[in-house]
Amino acid sequence: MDVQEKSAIDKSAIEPPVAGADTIAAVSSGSGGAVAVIRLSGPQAGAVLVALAGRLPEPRRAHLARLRHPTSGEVLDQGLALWFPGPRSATGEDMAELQIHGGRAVVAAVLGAVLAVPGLRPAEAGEFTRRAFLNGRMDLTEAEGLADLIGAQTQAQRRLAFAHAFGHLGQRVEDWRRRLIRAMALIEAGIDFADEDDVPAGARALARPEVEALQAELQAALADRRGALVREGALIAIAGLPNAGKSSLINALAQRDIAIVSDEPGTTRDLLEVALDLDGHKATLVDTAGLREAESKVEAEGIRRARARIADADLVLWVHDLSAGPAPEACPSIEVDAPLWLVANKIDRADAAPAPSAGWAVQDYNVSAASGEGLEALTRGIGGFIAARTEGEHPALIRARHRASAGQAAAHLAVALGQWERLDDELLAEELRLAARALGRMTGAIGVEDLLDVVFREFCIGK
Ligand SMILES: Nc1nc2c(ncn2[C@@H]2O[C@H](COP(=O)(O)OP(=O)(O)OP(=O)(O)O)[C@@H](O)[C@H]2O)c(=O)[nH]1
Ligand SMILES: [K+]
Ligand SMILES: [Mg+2]
Repeated sequence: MDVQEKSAIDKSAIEPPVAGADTIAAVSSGSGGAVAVIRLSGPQAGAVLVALAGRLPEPRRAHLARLRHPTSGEVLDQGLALWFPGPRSATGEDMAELQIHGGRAVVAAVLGAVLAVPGLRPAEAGEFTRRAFLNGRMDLTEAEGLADLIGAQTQAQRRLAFAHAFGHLGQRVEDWRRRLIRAMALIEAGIDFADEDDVPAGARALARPEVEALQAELQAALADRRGALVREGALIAIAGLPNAGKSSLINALAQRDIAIVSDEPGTTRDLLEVALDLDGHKATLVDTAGLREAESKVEAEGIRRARARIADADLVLWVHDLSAGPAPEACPSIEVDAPLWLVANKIDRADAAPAPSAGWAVQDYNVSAASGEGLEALTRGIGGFIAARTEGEHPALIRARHRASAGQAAAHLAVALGQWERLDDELLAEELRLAARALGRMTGAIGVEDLLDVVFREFCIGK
C-alpha cells in the first residue's frame, strides 16, 4: 500500500469543496470599543471592497477610504480597508477587513451595506476558523488552541493555548502518526512480498522497537495531567473538622462572601466552589462540610459529597483550629493521593498554640482567616505548587478529546505489542492502522465530520 496516500490529509471527504461558497461577514471586534473590525471571507470579499471603498487596496496594506452604501451611495463612515487575497489568507479564501468607528449605528450601517452585496451572508459562530481548517490552513488542535487563547483567563492558560494554537500539539501528533505509518509500511511490505526471499523476514523485528518507543511516548503523554491542570485549573479542596474556619478561609482567599460562616458546627453542607487566579494560575477552590459523625441525614450527605470531592482534588488544605489545641501530627480523618497541607487557622486568638507537626506534606502555614495574616504566603505557596506541577515542556494532550484519541491509539498498540509474534501480518498491520487512525482524528487529518460541530461551536461569531 502507498504510504504517501495514507498519510496525506484528505479533507475532500469531509465537506464539499469550499470554492463557490458563500461569502461571510461578521463584526470580529468586541463590543464597546472605539474601533470595530468587520471581517469578510469568500469569493465576493474583493467585490465588497470595490463596492464600498471604491477600489481594491494593495494586498495586505491598510488603505484609508470613505465607505459608501453600494446602492444609495451615502457615505457611512471613513475607515481602513484591507485586502487579503487567498490562498495566503487566514481562511485560505479571499478575505477583506474594514476597520471602522465602533459606534453601534456606524457598525450597523456598514455591516448592513456589506450584507447588501449579492452573495454575502452573516457568518456563523466559528465559521472563519472552520473555513481555515477545511482549507488546510490549520489543524483541529490549532483551532482548539485558538479557542482557548481567546478564552484564556490566566497567564499560564495563555501560554499553553498559544503553543497549542500554533501547532505544538498538532506537530507532535503528526510525528507520532508518521512514525506509526512507517512501521505499518514495513509490516505491509512483508505482506506484499511474502514469497520473495530478499524481503526482510525481519520486517517485524525492525518495526517493533519503533512501535514500542511510540507506545512509551503515548503512555507518558497520557500520564501527564498538566494540560488539564492548566486549562481547567487545579482543584484545591478545603477540608477539616467542623468550625475549623474552612468557609472563613475560602471567603478570605476569594475576597468575597461566598460561603456562610457561623459559630455553629456543621454549617456547610453543599460543596461550594470558586474559581480564582492564584499568582497567574487557575485554581478552583472548594469548601466542604466539616468531617465528623453526622448529626442529621442532610449533614451526612454533605460529608459524603465532601469526601468524594476531596478524593478528586489536586491538593487538599486541611484547616485546623489552633484554639482547639495544637495541630495533630497527621491528618486525622482522610487519606488521599494528593498532597495534604496543614493550614493552622485562628492564630489571632490568644489561646492559639502554633507548633510544628511533622506528619504533613507542608505544615508551616499559620493563618488567620479573620485578620488575613498568613494568607498571602498561602496564596503564593499554592501558586508555586501549581507552577511546579505544570512547568517544563508543553504537555502533548490538553483536552478530554485528545486523551480519548491517544488512549485508543495506545490500546491498539497494546494489542499489537502483546501479540506481536502471534498475529499474522494483516492483523498486526490492522492494529497499527487503527492506532494511526485514532491519532489522525486528533488533528483532523482523517474522519472527523462528527467532530467539527463540537470543535467549532466553541467560537464566537466573527472568529
Ligand atoms: N478568631 C478567629 N475566628 C475564626 C477564624 N476563622 C474562623 N473563625 C470563626 O470560627 C467559626 C467557624 O467558622 P466557619 O468558617 O464557619 O468554619 P467551618 O470550618 O466552615 O465550619 P463548618 O462549615 O461548620 O464545618 C466562626 O465563628 C468564625 O467566625 C479566625 O481566623 N480567627
Ligand atoms: K461553622
Ligand atoms: Mg463551613
